[in-house]
Amino acid sequence: MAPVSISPIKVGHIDDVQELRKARPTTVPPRYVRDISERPTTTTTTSSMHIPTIDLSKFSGENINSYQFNRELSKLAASCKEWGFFQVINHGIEREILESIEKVATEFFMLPLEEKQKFPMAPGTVQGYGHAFVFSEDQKLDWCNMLALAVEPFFMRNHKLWPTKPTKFSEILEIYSVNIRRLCQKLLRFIAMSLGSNKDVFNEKFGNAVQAVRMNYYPPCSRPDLVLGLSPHSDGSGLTVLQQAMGSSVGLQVLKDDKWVPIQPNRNALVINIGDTLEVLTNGKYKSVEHRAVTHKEKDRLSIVTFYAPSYEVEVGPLPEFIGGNRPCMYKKYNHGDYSRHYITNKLQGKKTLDFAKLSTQVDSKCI
Ligand SMILES: O=C(O)CCC(=O)C(=O)O
Ligand SMILES: [Fe+2]
Repeated sequence: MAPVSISPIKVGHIDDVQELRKARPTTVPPRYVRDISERPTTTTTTSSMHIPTIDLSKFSGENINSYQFNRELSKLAASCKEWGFFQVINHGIEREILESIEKVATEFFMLPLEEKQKFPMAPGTVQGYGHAFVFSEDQKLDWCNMLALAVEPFFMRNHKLWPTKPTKFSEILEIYSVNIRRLCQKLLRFIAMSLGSNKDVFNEKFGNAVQAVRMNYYPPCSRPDLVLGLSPHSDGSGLTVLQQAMGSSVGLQVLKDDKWVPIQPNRNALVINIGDTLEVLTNGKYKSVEHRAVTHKEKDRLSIVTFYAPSYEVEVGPLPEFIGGNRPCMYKKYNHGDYSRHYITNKLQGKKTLDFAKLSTQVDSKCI
């Protein structure tokens, strides 16, 4: 068979956003200036709504099946249906762990460029330091530098891209990821229960789950009205856990009823969102919702984002218990590894990532 040739992606020279900001603090190069319809100021933002807060202490063993327990479970169900986003408090991860990951991430981004470029993200890939999801020379760029790493399962790690400075980076990321994995497993149990399902249904489906972390650093921008920190997108994960570093500007916004709702950083909370995979598994009962990040004139911002997803061998499709009654099967079945590759190429082309799996007519035979 003839070898498949993949044409190299031509993205031109991409400036490092921190360096741009240092060299020309009052200008925004045209490649970052959004078309009018995409600008933060021409899209409607509202501060009168807030994502729901779920208190995980209400789910502790001694509360099981209590009034408090069931009330929090209903709140969780409503958050996943109506927002696709919520924040959790009393999540069980020690503050010291959250602070140490913020510290090493900040120290990494503050290193000289040559140091960070020792771990480069190649065009068309999503591991290492650089600009993810750049596919052409005329695409608008996000006002953001990223460090992205696959963390679990162990064989997916590309050790060459793990920073060696600060020296504790890998050790701290390791501890952080173990804690985030436990949190995701716990959340998937409560999410299953909130749907009236067996509590282990999602954890069993995910198998040896994939965990990838992305650290997003947004320098201040002299024209936050013209640029985006991160373009609107939904996540390809099952669940995403997002930590907004303390002292950061408000940047994350979630689309709700066609309005962008900002999410204030909260010292005691982690932001959780439903990814494309959980939308498919629940046959659309729970939603993977679009979100974006905006920038600030004077303040910088750091977010640490973990994507928790099924093992690449897993066949993903609506689970039979969510099909039927007045809910026909809404998505086709596919392999999660294929989907992850599809996600990257579709995001590279600026497309909605989940569209390929949506069935336009009811074809139950493709589901079961
Ligand atoms: O920085 C943020 O708050 C948004 C990050 C995000 O959505 C992502 O990395 O997928
Ligand atoms: Fe995201």
